[in-house]
Amino acid sequence: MLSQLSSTTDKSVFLPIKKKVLLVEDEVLFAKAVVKRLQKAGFECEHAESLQDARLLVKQFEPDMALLDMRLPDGNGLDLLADFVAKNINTIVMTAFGDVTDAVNAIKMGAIDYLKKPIDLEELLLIIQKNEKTTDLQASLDYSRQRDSVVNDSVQLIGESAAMQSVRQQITRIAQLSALSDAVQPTVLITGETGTGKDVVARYLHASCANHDKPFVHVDCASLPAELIESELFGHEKGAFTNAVASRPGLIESAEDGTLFLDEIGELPLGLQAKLLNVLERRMVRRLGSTKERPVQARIIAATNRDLYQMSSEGRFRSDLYYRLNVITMQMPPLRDRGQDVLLLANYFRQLTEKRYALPHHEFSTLALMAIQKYHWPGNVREMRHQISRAVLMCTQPMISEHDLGLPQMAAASASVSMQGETQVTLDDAEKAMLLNALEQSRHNVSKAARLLGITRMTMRYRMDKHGISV
Ligand SMILES: Nc1ncnc2c1ncn2[C@@H]1O[C@H](COP(=O)(O)OP(=O)(O)OP(=O)(O)O)[C@@H](O)[C@H]1O
Repeated sequence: MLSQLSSTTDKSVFLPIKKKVLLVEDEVLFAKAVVKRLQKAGFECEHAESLQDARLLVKQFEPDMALLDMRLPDGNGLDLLADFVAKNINTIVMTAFGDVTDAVNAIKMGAIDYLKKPIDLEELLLIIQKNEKTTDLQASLDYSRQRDSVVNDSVQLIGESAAMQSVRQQITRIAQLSALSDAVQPTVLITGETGTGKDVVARYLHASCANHDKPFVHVDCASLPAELIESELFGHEKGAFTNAVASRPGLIESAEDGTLFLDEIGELPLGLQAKLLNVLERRMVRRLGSTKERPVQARIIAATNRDLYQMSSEGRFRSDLYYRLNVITMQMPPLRDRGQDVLLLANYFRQLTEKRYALPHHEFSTLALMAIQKYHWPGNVREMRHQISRAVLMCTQPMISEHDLGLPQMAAASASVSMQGETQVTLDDAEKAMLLNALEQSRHNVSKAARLLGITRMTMRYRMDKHGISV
């Protein structure tokens, strides 16, 4: 059975785009050298000799960054700075040697850095590249906020095994609670091996709850760089640190009264664990550099593939945070322990790939189905998704064989069966066993059993007749 709910699964890719730098400098020879060096390093660069030229160029060129000289023929560079900051152009000012006042004023107004003349071209390039990295990361974080907070796709939670039914029941109960009361929702901890579907369950839970139209903010604690994680989570006020040119809410605040999903929580540095615990206990958050506290209304879901209990006994995870997170726990079982769910999932991913690439319908051969059931799936559902998609894309026949699947141990097993010359007997027995098994699972409903095996009802009937099975 498919369970489908509205949420976000889109995973677009960021392509590197040439950054545009506007240089505002009246010393023409120096400007030429800077432009040449930046272009060589892969930037798009334009040069303006005066404030007036710069104002015109900003509109046409739309730079990401600016290098701004302070002393220009028609005025002071500071006159342009406010304009640049308002347009989100990251600006580095260039001041005359010893002119500290200009530099201080520029930083107060929102310049991200300053350089004293005479300027070394390589130092200039280093500063620009450092800034470029921060901007890219910021853009990707902004994108991630936007992506996660827009509910535009569907989450499917496939599986009928007892374990998956229990997960679904827990989700239904939490959703009921969320509809009953406005009180703070209990924290949910989702554990399980990598690829078992923790992210899917978090999104499914959000989509099931009364606040499903509110933001879903996904924070990957493992991929946020250490130097940014605190300000990303808690937000900051303007001037809280060197690059804090404007006030910014953190991810906790961005979740509003939706869901904050703290993925890979086991990777959160110990210092931040204490701060997060404080947020969970007091349900208040304070931006860096601020004295004001803001209430946290979001439901908090955390996920990990680590053993947090073990980590806390070794002092690598705060035990108080562990107990605080562990109010409701959902344990995602490994795929190899989910019985017939492997067949449901394999058919789901087959159909998904066929649909996505407008391919004709395929079926799995009996040996392929056996291979899917027998394989250990160390990478769990994620591995299955990739293997099945690859097999569907590469298979030019309507029948996907066990070889098309390319599962390591099955290739060896099927080869050994052929070597023994007993293929027919083994296959017949196996096929009959699978048919009986599927019929039992579906309480003798032929259509359901056919769906479980990923074959049509007609093929199911044909095979049942062949084996003399009747219901
Ligand atoms: N029950 C399921 N139904 C449908 N698709 C699933 C299911 N479980 C997992 N998937 C798919 O498998 C892939 C991996 O799932 P997901 O990212 O949720 O795993 P995870 O446990 O969060 O992994 P990790 O620990 O590496 O973050 C995704 O493409 C997801 O869509």
